[in-house]
Amino acid sequence: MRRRTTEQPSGFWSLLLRACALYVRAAPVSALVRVATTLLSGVAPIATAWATKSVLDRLGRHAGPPLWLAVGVLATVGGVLAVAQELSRYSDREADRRITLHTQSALFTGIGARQGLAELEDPGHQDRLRLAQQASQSSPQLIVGAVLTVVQSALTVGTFVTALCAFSPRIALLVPAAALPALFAQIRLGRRRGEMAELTTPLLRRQVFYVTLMTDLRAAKEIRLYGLGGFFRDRMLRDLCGAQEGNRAVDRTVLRVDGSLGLLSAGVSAAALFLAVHRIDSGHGSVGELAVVTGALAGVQLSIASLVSLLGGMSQALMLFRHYTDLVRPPAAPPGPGPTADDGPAGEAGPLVEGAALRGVWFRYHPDHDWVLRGVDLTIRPGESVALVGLNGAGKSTLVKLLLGLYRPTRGSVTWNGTDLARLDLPSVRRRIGAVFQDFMTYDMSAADNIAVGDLSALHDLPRLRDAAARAGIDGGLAALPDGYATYLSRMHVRNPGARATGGRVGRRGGGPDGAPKGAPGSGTGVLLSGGQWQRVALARALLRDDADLLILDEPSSGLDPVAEREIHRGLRDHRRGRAGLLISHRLSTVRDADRIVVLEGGRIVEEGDHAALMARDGRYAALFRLQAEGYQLSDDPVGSAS
Ligand SMILES: Nc1ncnc2c1ncn2[C@@H]1O[C@H](COP(=O)(O)OP(=O)(O)OP(=O)(O)O)[C@@H](O)[C@H]1O
Repeated sequence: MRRRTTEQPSGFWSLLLRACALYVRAAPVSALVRVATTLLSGVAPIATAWATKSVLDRLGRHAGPPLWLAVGVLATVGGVLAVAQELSRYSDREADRRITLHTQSALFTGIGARQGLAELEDPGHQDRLRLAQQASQSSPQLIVGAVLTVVQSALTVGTFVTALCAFSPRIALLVPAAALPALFAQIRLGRRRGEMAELTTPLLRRQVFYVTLMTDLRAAKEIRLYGLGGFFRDRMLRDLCGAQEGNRAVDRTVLRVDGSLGLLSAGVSAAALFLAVHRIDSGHGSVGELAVVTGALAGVQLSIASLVSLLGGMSQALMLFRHYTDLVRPPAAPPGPGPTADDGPAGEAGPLVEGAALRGVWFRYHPDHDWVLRGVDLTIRPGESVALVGLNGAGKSTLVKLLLGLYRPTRGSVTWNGTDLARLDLPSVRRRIGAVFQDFMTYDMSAADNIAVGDLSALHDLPRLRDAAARAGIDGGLAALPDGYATYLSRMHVRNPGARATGGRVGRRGGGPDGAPKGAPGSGTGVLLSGGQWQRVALARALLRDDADLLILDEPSSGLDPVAEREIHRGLRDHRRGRAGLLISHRLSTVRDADRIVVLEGGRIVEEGDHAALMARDGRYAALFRLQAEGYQLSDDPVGSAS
């Protein structure tokens, strides 16, 4: 595996402070409990050792505090520690829950604030997302746990070393000294683990992709038809083995380092014990003091061992936490021309008056890729219907994505009423646009939810949902599903019987005219729609935005039967009236009514005009139109009559 150089965790203290602040903000009571139990656990070992020494000295008839006091201290320390441990365990679990909620909310707010698509297509960004997700679940707890363990260990070691100093300064120094190499080694190992997590993330991400693929309903048809199960399983195992190989190498280093350090510690403990026994044997101490020495050895070794392993974990957690903090930070402006943050705050997009336009737009997805758009100039004015046609790969969908501000042009600008999109608040632009993408989403949710995602203000407004569905020609079909609009459009999930789903208000088997529920609820199991039915649902989603200034339809009827297609396009013409429309279609019969037809070829606009003008011009459009029309002609029909 190629080793990628990883930056040293920058801003160690700032990350540490952010993790602690996050913990306290998310779970303040748990934080208090953890601090209190840490302090108690830090001083408990010396109290136990002192009480044991006192008991032994008393029993050996040496002077010392009364026996009842020493036994009382022993019992109290034991009781307090037992309660503190339970309390600490509970508060840790509560902190886990609260921190997870807090970080998931912050993480997905950060992810949602990113307006473009380019970042999501970057594999490095995908890896960061995965690591940030991982860090958000455990890093703050690990970091705070390590900080508190430092405090606890410092208390335990400090009090023991002070106590041992009175007995023998040599032994007092010997015991903690043995732990120092372990400390440094563990910090280095933790960093290595963090680096390995970064290195293996692409492999694990691919492994998860294969796992998802092999259990995906949509992929199942091809996997079974082409017998791909073994092929994907082998690829998944190959990536898993690759990731395991890296982790195995780190684990072997840990085994070597930890084993050697364990031996070193055992040797130092034996030497300290030997010295202590020798001193007492030669009359320089009491048997009770031996209890302090053995308690100190055990206490200090234990504290340092847990400190050492936690510091290793903290060093790894800090590296991963950096990815989390990067993602929750407001995103930087995406690359590309246009104004920067210094040009002032983004403005709200107003109603479309002048039009939406591409001005001299050149675009490629990556500097290493070929140009997809080469100097495109196109304006879509209010009330105007524009159709975009061209061969596969001509750049039609790319143009739509630029209009929506999903990518920034590499050169030139995309404007709304003459203002560069980069200077506008993108969500406010998008609220004014309804769109059906060629690769629209099918959500594993209820029929009602699947339409409502087009405008969440209609989530509980059944008449609006049904109206949009009716215009997309699917209202009757959805109302007739087992649970009406509440039916899940998926077989993967069943409706939560206790929950009142959005669609729960929707009538069953067509419901009443007002959409009120009728009869007993259905089984709660979902149904699958056909491709054409899904396309209508996606169309209903776009039509739900009935106040949209611009309606973009990228192949909205490719899966529809001819009757439905005709019906839908007639409905769309009515719906579009007064607003701007951009229609992309390979079926040229559906674009012939457009006010303007734009032909895109090799990323350039090569022809523009209405159907009659383009046919008269007898260029690319006319050739494509005739070619398509020919397919519908009887052999003795004149082809030209199609125009
Ligand atoms: N996200 C992407 N990253 C890299 N290249 C892309 C991406 N999306 C599209 N392309 C490339 O851009 C070119 C134009 O694609 P686009 O989807 O815009 O074509 P189109 O005209 O809509 O084609 P079709 O008629 O097949 O839908 C293609 O060569 C395609 O490979």
